[in-house]
Amino acid sequence: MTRETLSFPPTSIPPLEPYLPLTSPSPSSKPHLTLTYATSLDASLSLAPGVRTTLSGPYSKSMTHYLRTRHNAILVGCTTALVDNPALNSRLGSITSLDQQPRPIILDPKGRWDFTEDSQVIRLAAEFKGKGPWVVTKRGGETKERGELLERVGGKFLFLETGEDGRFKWGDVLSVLGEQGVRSVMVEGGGEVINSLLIDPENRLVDSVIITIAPTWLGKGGVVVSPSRQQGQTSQLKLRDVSWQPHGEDVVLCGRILRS
Ligand SMILES: NC(=O)c1ccc[n+]([C@@H]2O[C@H](COP(=O)([O-])OP(=O)(O)OC[C@H]3O[C@@H](n4cnc5c(N)ncnc54)[C@H](O)[C@@H]3O)[C@@H](O)[C@H]2O)c1
Ligand SMILES: Nc1nc(=O)c(N)c(NC[C@H](O)[C@H](O)[C@H](O)COP(=O)(O)O)[nH]1
Repeated sequence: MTRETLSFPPTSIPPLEPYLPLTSPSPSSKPHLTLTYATSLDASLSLAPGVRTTLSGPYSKSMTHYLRTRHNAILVGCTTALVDNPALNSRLGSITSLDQQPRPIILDPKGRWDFTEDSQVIRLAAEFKGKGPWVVTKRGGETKERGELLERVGGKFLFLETGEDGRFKWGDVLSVLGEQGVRSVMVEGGGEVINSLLIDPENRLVDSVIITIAPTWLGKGGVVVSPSRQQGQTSQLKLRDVSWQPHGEDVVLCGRILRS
């Protein structure tokens, strides 16, 4: 499958700049986390679980590929890796070196992502068109064969313990990425990843939100972004410093989560 080369006009960059990671962050701070995804008018990421659904138009898609050049890493859940077979690289035409590519990070505590040499993100890393993925898993989620395949393309397994809910604490995820030198990460989805991030009790991990809103309803049965409420929670999860930016037929909402 040939992948188009994209461009993102410099005139579009200024409105996004306040929401992007600092180009020279202090080494002690946690990695900057940008939550970014495309949603329908009825808060869906895709038509149904496992159904890759195009929502972004050409302009906002180019924006996403620009965002990928502004972050050290791009993180998705293993179901997204499984069903979308994503490239998780940037195809912005202005890229001249592998250093400008984000590191793909896949959260996969049980080792469900059965990647092979034919997986797109692996193949692109082998062709030096993307970086080798880091798969965050629980001890036992890895296999020798897959570990060797990752190493061949410059990737690796990272190991974390899960809580009783079988999930990683987001603070631990960011700590292990920080230890690897990651200073900024864009979390792209899917639904479980985003919802688990948004219910983080202190909401102190998400530094900025950049959401593409497409002019379409996907209808019932979609993968919905709607974080669970904590027991007795009455407060809303709100954004501040909000800006709305048209990109073609889509609108891009930028903001920061209002700290509780
Ligand atoms: N529109 C968009 O921007 C966008 C972005 C990404 C994915 N998608 C779509 O979303 C769908 C996939 O979403 P989904 O919700 O089914 O799956 P997902 O991609 O969120 O992956 C879920 C899996 O990730 C792991 N995971 C998630 N949070 C974790 C945590 N805190 N700790 C440890 N592991 C964790 C678990 O193994 C979980 O089963 C696909 O259809 C995909 O096309 C859309
Ligand atoms: N911004 C955005 N708009 C969309 O319309 C859409 N479907 C996704 N989905 C995000 C998810 O991570 C996809 O799997 C990758 O965006 C696949 O794209 P790549 O192959 O990585 O370029 N993201």
